[in-house]
Amino acid sequence: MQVIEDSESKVYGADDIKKDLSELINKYSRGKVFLLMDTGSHQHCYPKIKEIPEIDTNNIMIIEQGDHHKNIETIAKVWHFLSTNGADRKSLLINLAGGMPCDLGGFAAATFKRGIDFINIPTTLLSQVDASVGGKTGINFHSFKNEIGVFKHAVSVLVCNDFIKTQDQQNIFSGFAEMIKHALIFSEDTWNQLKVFDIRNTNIDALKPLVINSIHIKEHFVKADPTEQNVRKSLNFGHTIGHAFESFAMQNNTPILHGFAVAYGMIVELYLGHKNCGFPLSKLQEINRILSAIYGHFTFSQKDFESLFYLMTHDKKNEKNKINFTLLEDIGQIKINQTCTKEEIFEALEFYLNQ
Ligand SMILES: NC(=O)c1ccc[n+]([C@@H]2O[C@H](COP(=O)([O-])OP(=O)(O)OC[C@H]3O[C@@H](n4cnc5c(N)ncnc54)[C@H](O)[C@@H]3O)[C@@H](O)[C@H]2O)c1
Ligand SMILES: O=C(O)C(=O)C[C@@H](O)[C@H](O)[C@H](O)COP(=O)(O)O
Ligand SMILES: [Zn+2]
Repeated sequence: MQVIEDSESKVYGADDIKKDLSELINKYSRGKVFLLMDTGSHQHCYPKIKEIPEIDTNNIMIIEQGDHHKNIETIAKVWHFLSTNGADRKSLLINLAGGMPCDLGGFAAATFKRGIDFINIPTTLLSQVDASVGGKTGINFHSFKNEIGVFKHAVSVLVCNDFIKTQDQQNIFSGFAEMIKHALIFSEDTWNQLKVFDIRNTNIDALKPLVINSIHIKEHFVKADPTEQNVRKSLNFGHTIGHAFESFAMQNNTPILHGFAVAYGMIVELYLGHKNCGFPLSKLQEINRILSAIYGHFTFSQKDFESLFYLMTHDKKNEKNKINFTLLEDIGQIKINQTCTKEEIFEALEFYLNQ
């Protein structure tokens, strides 16, 4: 395996997933080893690491798939499983899954007996480029996204390109949205590379260098500001509106994938960037066209503006009752801590509706 990043978590690219995982377990385990998956990663990914001698099959836990299971009931089951299966402070939890179980499993590990080590093996594009690295762990609460959680880094992250070959197209698109976010906050060059990538006929092998570059961009911001006091807020571009859309859709029993919500959110926030920071209109139009072609259009109406605004009041960047945005004045030119009035937010939602 090769080192991709050597930061709070050591991030490796796998050559031989079974052998590399054995090596990592031997390196990091100081006691019992537990494995957490959801039903999807169990079906598609577990066969690739099955019968690894370091993992006792009695210590394997499988949770239901889907973001509506990223909640207090599921994490209570994980704590219970660890507790009744003799986990102690030296135990190691391995999350073999996408972002949902990595967030939830990371939070379970961070809180069980005040903290045990965990390794993330991200099996979705989204979790490889974003959720498995950076130390944000948590669960949703009362439909607010990641309302409860802590910063706690995985001791290690093992990225294996092969896993994402079994993902459906929608989930590939979802992960690609976070890659687009990384490109837009980082540089014109990265965006120019991504915007011509044919994500509809995905060649997973061709995607690999872009995935690695995306991890580097994420880590660039995490290293500079691990607990999101300042510049890490860049990684939250698109999320003030995006999380409101995601929660709104969940409340209405019409859930959307996280990356889709972020894609819609980025369009609205680019408009706010255009109005408040001078983000060029031509670039807004181009990005809007590209994103809308991949992600379609989020359905809501004017009568939902108040509900969406209320959801935004729970954004974690907010201070002093003001909704806090990360906006762009150009591609790669970030402006953090941009507060917008309710009227400005409603105007941006109106802009989106009129597309
Ligand atoms: N902590 C962070 O920094 C961070 C960053 C971005 C997103 N997130 C969170 O991550 C979550 C979204 O992550 P996600 O998109 O990976 O969703 P996910 O974990 O729900 O996975 C999506 C679907 O893919 C299935 N799956 C997993 N691996 C598979 C594979 N190899 N082949 C086929 N199917 C597979 C899962 O069972 C699930 O049904 C959200 O909860 C979001 O809030 C966290
Ligand atoms: O790593 C970060 O920082 C991010 O904001 C990455 C986001 O893509 C991710 O969705 C994160 O979970 C959002 O965090 P939140 O603090 O807005 O819940
Ligand atoms: Zn995100």
